[in-house]
Amino acid sequence: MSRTLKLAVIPGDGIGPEVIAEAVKVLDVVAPSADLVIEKTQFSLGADRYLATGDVLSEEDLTAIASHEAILLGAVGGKPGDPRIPAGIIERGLLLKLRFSLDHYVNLRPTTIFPGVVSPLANPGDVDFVVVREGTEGPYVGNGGALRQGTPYEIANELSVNTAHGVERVVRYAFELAAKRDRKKLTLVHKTNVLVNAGSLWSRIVDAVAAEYPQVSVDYLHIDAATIFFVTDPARFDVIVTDNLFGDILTDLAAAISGGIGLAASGNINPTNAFPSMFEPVHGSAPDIAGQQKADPTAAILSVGLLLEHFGYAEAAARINDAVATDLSERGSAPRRTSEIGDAIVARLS
Ligand SMILES: NC(=O)c1ccc[n+]([C@@H]2O[C@H](COP(=O)([O-])OP(=O)(O)OC[C@H]3O[C@@H](n4cnc5c(N)ncnc54)[C@H](O)[C@@H]3O)[C@@H](O)[C@H]2O)c1
Ligand SMILES: CC(C)[C@H](C(=O)O)[C@@H](O)C(=O)O
Ligand SMILES: [Mg+2]
Repeated sequence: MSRTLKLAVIPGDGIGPEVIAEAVKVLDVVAPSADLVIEKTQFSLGADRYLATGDVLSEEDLTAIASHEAILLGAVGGKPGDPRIPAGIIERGLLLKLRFSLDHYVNLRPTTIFPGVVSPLANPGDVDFVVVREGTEGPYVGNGGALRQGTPYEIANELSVNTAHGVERVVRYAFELAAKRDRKKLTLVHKTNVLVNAGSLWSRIVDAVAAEYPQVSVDYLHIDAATIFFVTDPARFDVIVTDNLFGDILTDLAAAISGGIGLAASGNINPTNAFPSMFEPVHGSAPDIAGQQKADPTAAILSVGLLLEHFGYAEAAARINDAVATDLSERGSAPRRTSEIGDAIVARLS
């Protein structure tokens, strides 16, 4: 019996619609072979919609999106510094609002170097790690404010919120993931030497949960040292668990060392399935190349793979991974249009 999956699609801004068009092509080819019917609803949201209507994300939009089983998002946000768009209005009011409202407490960001992909590192080694980035807390909560703004006496605050419940659930997810992987290694990345309150909470929870997973070896790195090892020895990592902001920064670095931001996929996961999880490339709307068919849709396509994996369609996800791997290994250096890459991957799947 075929299963129907209700998917909300948010192409978004800039290169978002370009890469999502390719990701949807791939999904449409793979889904039938998994006996899966994808019922898509498109939502027009993002900076372009804000500029046209002044709306960011209404309660009705949110309710309608939440009534789906999963979300596929391209990228949202305008050109950084565009004076017509108040700073953060799209990022906070739309993207983070979705992640927070839908309780996406795991932001899953895998990194591997596909065969044939050139890393800027001379000897990257066998890179295959997953960053489990906390998705609903940390300095992202919007608990801040400014006093005496615009004066020489201004004070600007952004409070980082770390709750025992929030940290424990993401740490547990990371241990569970590490236990299933070959190397069974978990690295906590934080800044416990300076952020002593949050750092202590994270460390104590990791230590406590570690006792339940004796098969997982546990390691700790300060965030600054972690960036060194991302460049000098990324193969040492297996599962990394970290807070929202450290995870944001580390995963752009992870993308850069593994062949570029155009290849980095992610899942904003609500592991309880109480809310739909959201799959999206790690990259943004790339206003510098938008509308030119220059964007690499691979990250969006691999995000569809993560979506299928989330619903237990491991074989379909593996087919996408294999088609991407073959495409990457045969890509060569000549630039290809966004749709050409999508078509080539679709052809390998057909
Ligand atoms: N998930 C999201 O929706 C998301 C993520 C990050 C940034 N943003 C937003 O996107 C806008 C632009 O942000 P930014 O410039 O800091 O980051 P960005 O990721 O959009 O771009 C950074 C650089 O990477 C390149 N790039 C990005 N995706 C690419 C792809 N698929 N193929 C080839 N090159 C690619 C861009 O051309 C640019 O040079 C901002 O409004 C930002 O807030 C949104
Ligand atoms: C656009 C921004 C809010 C977002 C983040 O910081 O999480 C992005 O950089 C990402 O990595 O998905
Ligand atoms: Mg980011």
